[in-house]
Amino acid sequence: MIKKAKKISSNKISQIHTGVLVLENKTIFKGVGIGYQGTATGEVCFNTSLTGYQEIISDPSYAGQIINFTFPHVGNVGTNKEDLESDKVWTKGVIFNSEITNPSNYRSLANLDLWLKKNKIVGITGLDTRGLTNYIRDKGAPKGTISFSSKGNFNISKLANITTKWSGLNNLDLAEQVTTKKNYIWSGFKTWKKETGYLKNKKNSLHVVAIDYGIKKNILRYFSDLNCKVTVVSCKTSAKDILKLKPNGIFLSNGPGDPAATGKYAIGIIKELVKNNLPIFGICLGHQILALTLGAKTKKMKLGHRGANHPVKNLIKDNVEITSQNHGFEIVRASLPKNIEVTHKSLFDNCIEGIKLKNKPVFSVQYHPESNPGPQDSVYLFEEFINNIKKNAKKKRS
Ligand SMILES: NC(=O)CC[C@H](N)C(=O)O
Repeated sequence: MIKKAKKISSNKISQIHTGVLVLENKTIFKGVGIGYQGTATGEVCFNTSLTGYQEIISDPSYAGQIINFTFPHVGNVGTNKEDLESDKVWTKGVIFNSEITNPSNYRSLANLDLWLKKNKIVGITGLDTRGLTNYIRDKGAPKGTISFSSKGNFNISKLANITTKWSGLNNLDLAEQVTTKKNYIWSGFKTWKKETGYLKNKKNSLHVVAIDYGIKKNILRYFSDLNCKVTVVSCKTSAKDILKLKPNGIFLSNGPGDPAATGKYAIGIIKELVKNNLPIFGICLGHQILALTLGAKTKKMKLGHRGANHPVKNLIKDNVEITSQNHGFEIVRASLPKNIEVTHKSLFDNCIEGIKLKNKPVFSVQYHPESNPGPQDSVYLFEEFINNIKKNAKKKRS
């Protein structure tokens, strides 16, 4: 039976409970603290992936969020260097059902608990993750504060206060916090190869400029594997400076926060790039900001989509892709201008999962074709972008 969350009856929690989550309406969930001892506030969301916790926690799109993992056993394969999706971990906190056991995997370098501590991430285990997921499903993703103290003394009113005072994700631009401070050229490759052998790493024949709103490394690895030189630029880099780099194509990355808030400066930059007829490809936050640039609107979803088995219908190919997802905002369908075609939709709730501009090589998807973690059904989108770049170059030459 699922335990119901309890309302606070007193300011004292049993000494055994060294971790606590306090939601905005003062509902509390108790557990055992792990990772970093401290307090962190964010939006509480849930992720249903069965694997890939290190990639999920290190995805910068989770800045400002506390992730409740619905899969009970997290930590079994430890942590390593290859599964990091960014150098700094931006996730506010993590919640697991079961205690973290000693890792058993040949790639493991450190226990997840130690890794969380090192990255200053507050966590809780032994919490009723199912009850919390049901709560979120019924009421929507709430604001919450997570706290770990080995003494187990929590001032609940204070934690509730911190929670209500936090602005929440609406209107919050987090991309400007997580973006690279310095532009750089990416030089890493992806480690696995497809049997077809299309990942060749021969030479950097094409130049992609990636606008970093919180980019995941696996996106960059895919571009390298497709023979692209990638220059990663900070999210406020002007269109003029981007054009000076002479890109063959522009990539708009994933990232945290409210797309409308980031759009305030991003729209002007992208408008200029669209005007210059450059092929553009956007993922997640990049997709939302592209839609805003083209005249559509975005809105906050009740729960969002976070997991690695989300079915998406490709409306052009008339097939279904199983996708990796992490978004809490979406495009408002009724706001789409006529020159945009919807290319993908969620089979869970019909939400728009992909768009393209009818008269230009510009497209984007709401989900994560680079996976990490998740299925690789949608990797073809990277090739479509490269094909657009090649076709565009040919057109310019002729
Ligand atoms: N993964 C992402 O890029 C997330 C985009 C945006 N922050 C959202 O939650 O919808």
